[in-house]
Amino acid sequence: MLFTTKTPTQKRADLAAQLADGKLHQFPGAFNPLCAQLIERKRFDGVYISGAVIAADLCLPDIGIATLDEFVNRGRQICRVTDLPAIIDIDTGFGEAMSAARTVRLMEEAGLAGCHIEDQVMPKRCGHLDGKEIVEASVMVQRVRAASDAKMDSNFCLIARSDARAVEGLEKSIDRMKAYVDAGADMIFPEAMQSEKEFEAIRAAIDVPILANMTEFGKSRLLNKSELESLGFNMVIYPVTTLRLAMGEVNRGLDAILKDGDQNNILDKMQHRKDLYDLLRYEQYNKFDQDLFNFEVTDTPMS
Ligand SMILES: C[C@](O)(C(=O)O)[C@H](CC(=O)O)C(=O)O
Ligand SMILES: [Mg+2]
Repeated sequence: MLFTTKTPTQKRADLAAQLADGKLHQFPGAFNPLCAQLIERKRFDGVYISGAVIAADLCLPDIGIATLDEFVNRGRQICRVTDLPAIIDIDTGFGEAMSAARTVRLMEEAGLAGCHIEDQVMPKRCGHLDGKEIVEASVMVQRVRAASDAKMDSNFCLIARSDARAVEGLEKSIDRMKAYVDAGADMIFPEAMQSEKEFEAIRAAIDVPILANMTEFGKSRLLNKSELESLGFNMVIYPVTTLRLAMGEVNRGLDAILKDGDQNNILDKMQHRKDLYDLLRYEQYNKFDQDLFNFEVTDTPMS
């Protein structure tokens, strides 16, 4: 079938090259494989797979109750359809050190190019909400070391996320991030930074690539690509953006159907059938069966 053309090894090597080129790489969140395909068509650098979105998709809050299998499965489904490197959120690792190690193995097997693990306690919370609790730095160091040792591919990017800014302040959170790098983290994810100055301080203190989380309606101002690049960041994620966009439009569209009694006023808000088919590479499936794709765009409604 018309799946990815690159092996996970190639995708991880692509990610390693991106992280070494000194530029900022944009990884929008994909809420499903189809969305990942669109991200690739738009020529983004990579795909992000958000824990908050995996949970929300199952109609669950982001508090660590979606299962490891659900995460691995979503990761695998997305990696299967894109040549872009994909990185996935693994929350707190689905347990302590041993479980974190196993989670990394499973994500490598599923084709991911990297994952991020955080220093919150279980049950965790969204990093941009108040009242977070974190584990001792030594516990997180064990998680990171075990996760790093579990890597089969040295290009698999292990990202250590620290939620300590909100709990212990900037300085202590920087000490933690340094300890996580010493324990084997390949990249750092400073969660919920409150100003550009804080992003600057992190860049000055940390020698490995850094990720910026530009999630909407959170603690951080939404910085532009050029601002993040000049701050020296290597990757930016827009974790929940595509889901928020889609659900916003679904909400308005359902209201319109209730109000108008039909969809005629909302057709221009929809992805057209022809664009969906193009994204699915429908026509190319004709090489298996000449009668599969017989769709033509006409002005008259389809019967
Ligand atoms: C990045 C994040 O971990 C996610 O799961 O996408 C979330 C995003 C969000 O809830 O807006 C987080 O920042 O905790
Ligand atoms: Mg998350």
